[in-house]
Amino acid sequence: MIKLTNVTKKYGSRTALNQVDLELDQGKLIGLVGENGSGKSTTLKLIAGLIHPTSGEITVNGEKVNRQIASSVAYLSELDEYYRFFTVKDAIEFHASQFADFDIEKAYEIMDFMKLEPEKKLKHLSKGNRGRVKIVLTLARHTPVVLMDEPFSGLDPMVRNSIVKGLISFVDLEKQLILITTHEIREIENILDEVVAIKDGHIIGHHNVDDLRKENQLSIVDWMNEIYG
Ligand SMILES: Nc1ncnc2c1ncn2[C@@H]1O[C@H](COP(=O)(O)OP(=O)(O)OP(=O)(O)O)[C@@H](O)[C@H]1O
Repeated sequence: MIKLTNVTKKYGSRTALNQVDLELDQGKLIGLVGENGSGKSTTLKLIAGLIHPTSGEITVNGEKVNRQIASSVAYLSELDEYYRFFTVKDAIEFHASQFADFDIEKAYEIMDFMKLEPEKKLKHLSKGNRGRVKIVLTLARHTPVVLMDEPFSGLDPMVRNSIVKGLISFVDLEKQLILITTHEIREIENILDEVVAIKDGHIIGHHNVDDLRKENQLSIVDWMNEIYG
């Protein structure tokens, strides 16, 4: 379980997150939505231990985020940060050498599903295909927490649907908590258990997606239209 207690994150004088309280349960697929600059990436980086809160506390499965906890979190960055001269295979092998929880067989399985060629250099891949490599490298890890920052950006709308379905088949929903930020909420609405909305560094809503549908007859998009106006 991920728990943020009264978390504030400032970058200089800019407050990116403001006194956020949030609890996310294991075994859930959760979407984090919000406008540009609302604090989504900051939230993921804090949970991943890449940046530290200005005040407040973040725990993963009851333990305060530190280097050891951070290593049990798989994080897909919104940036392209892999070594350009690596082939897809090199990137997989490099990750296998870095993370004890990396499942190399699963990585090749996801790579095939993503229709990636192992010998292609990353620098020769399109943005969408580099995005697929990031998904492979993230989902091949057996970690209790998986954080994905805009995993579908750059992906062709024609294949997005099948990749979203594939994502479900490659995560362990019994054990893993998956937190995804996305602007493509329509595409992932059907796979989400919960949705969290953030605005100007504040959490303005957190719902079970089935409850939204059953009790309020709202899709996530309808609900977002209501709360963001
Ligand atoms: N390293 C940084 N230094 C200074 N300000 C930052 C830094 N990173 C983020 N910010 C600011 O913090 C706020 C939240 O940014 P964040 O990247 O978390 O938003 P986001 O919701 O992920 O946005 P987007 O949808 O555009 O990716 C923004 O105002 C942003 O300009």
